[in-house]
Amino acid sequence: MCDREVALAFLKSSMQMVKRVVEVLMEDVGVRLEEERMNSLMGTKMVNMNYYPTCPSPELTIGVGRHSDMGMLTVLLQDGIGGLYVRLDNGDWAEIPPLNGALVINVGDTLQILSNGKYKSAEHRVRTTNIGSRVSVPIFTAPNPSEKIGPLPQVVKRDGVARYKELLFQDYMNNFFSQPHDGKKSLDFARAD
Ligand SMILES: O=C(O)CCC(=O)C(=O)O
Ligand SMILES: [Fe+2]
Repeated sequence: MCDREVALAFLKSSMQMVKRVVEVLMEDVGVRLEEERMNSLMGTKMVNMNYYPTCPSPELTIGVGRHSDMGMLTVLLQDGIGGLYVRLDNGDWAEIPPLNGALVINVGDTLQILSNGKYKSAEHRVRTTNIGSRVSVPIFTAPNPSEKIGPLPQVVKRDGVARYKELLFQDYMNNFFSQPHDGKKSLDFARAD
């Protein structure tokens, strides 16, 4: 296989896997999404290729500032260098060590909104290192821009409250990209008043 075929095969198998993971997560909150709705919720796919050069003084730089991803799930392939951290409930940062053959899966803001807060988007950041340059390849899955997102009715019924309002994903995305990363502040835009 040439590089292009390898990349396409990675994208295709990641999409199948991500869809299955979303199905399982939804089943766990008592929701079975129609095929069409599922495709609309995962209709935007984006692949980034991140390159972080070796840095002699990592403490003086920011690789990627703390943020959560805006979509449903992100599948991330990282090389062996390390530098990805996730924020724990107690506020500490834990490194996600590279494991040969493993992918990192991050919950995004949209899944937090749909699940009415049951699934929390992962706040994460990247620090550069002085041991070598690093490459990572995240695949982001997110709704179509014209898709309405909001807590799923079945979950709201069970929780007795909607913690987020309904909005167009396009508006969420515009707000997300309109300001610099600041942890999970992006979610404030969707919070119910
Ligand atoms: O490079 C990484 O490990 C993560 C990059 C990231 O968080 C992003 O592109 O959203
Ligand atoms: Fe990210």
